[in-house]
Amino acid sequence: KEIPLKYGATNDGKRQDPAMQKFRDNRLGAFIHWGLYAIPGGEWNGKVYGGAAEWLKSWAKVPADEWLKLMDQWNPTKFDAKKWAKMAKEMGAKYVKITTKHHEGFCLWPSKYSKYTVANTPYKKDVLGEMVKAYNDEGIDVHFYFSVMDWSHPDYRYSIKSEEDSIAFSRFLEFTDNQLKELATRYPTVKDFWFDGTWDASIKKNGWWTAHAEQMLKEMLPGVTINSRLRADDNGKRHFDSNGRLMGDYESGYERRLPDPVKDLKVTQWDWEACMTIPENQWGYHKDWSLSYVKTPIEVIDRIVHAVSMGGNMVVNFGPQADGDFRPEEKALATAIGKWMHRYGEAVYACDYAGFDKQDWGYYTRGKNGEVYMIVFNQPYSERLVVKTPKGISVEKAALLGTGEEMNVVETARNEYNISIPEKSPDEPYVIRLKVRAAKGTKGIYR
Ligand SMILES: C[C@@H]1N[C@@H](c2cn(-c3ccccc3)nn2)[C@H](O)[C@@H]1O
Repeated sequence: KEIPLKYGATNDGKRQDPAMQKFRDNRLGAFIHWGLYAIPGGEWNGKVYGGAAEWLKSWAKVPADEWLKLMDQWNPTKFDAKKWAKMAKEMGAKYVKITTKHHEGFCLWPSKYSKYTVANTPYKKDVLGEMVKAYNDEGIDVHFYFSVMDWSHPDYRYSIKSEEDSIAFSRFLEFTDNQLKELATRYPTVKDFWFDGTWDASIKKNGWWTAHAEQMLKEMLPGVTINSRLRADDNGKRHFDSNGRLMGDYESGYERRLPDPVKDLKVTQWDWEACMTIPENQWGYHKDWSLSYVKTPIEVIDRIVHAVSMGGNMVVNFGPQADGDFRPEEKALATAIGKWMHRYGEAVYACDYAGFDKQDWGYYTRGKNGEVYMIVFNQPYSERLVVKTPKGISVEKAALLGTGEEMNVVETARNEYNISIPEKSPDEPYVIRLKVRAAKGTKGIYR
């Protein structure tokens, strides 16, 4: 039985309008986490903290006014938005999500509603505006990350325990509305808002505001997408409302983790976007990456393909240095991902869940014209790639992307095939494109 809600989900099922199609077809994004936290890079008063560098203020228990003095050192002399855009283009990222304001409250744009902005630093310039223009000029969509929780603002509250709290938090929500309207007005080419810092009781108690913020942005920017993490319903339920319906336009709970390709197939019913760090848990720049495991390019590509194989997007994180340049490891990673995407992107961009059972050798994706891709990460000693097709689907042909080499397709049982591995084994994860046929009357396995 439906629970009546005033601030629950607005759309039922996946949005099918062109703006959402573009969001979905983009598939691969890059995150830019850049703020005052890049200056200390995880170290405070001579002590290096292993936790996430953008949370250093919290780990080192630094009072807001002391933390915000870092503004006097904000002077990214090596910042060159055109170079940043070239790097994203080379990586094959179709969109970039930029931290307009992280929990610390420092704004990368000259907001008139706060004094903690780039305008009041030695550098002065609107770095957000320069990034938006440079990425858009490269044909790359720009998405805005926005933290509702704001450690710089005296009216922020974690919970509402008094009338005073309530009055202060109302002022805070008005301040937040003003900043969101300012962002939408100054940068109207923005395609998405990815809200963070929305887990506190104060927000859960104000589900109405989260619904209002989504509606306000959608009225100002037709087509804009909004992540589920913004949203709390009438009862404080987050992401999915009290009737189990996804709020916002895509689920945004997969942060540094991914749904299981066998047990979590429910996620194929809605749009979703995952995001990931290269070290175990560093979004902002940290000076010492030796403190945790740093993923290799293939481990990153595996996660990108894993997400797409289940109908999701993947956003790979970069944490620029305080000087406006990127660390060598991140430049090398962007290049390596780009090389692979240049060769095999056909199996990623505008692809979706294929509806085939997961196999050990890797992942399946499906293209818009019904072709099915096998992305092989694990070469079997049997030298045969097992394919089990859904009822009524048969495999006609198999060819290696790139060389076009035809693979042998041997039917081994009903709806089961062995696909041969390439003559010369590529020394990287590779893609086989399958031509499949649906027997007459096969109900659409594709959603
Ligand atoms: C996208 C990522 N989300 C931010 C984050 C995650 N968390 C968090 C908070 C409580 C539990 C687990 C994770 N707090 N802040 C990180 O700082 C980064 O911006």
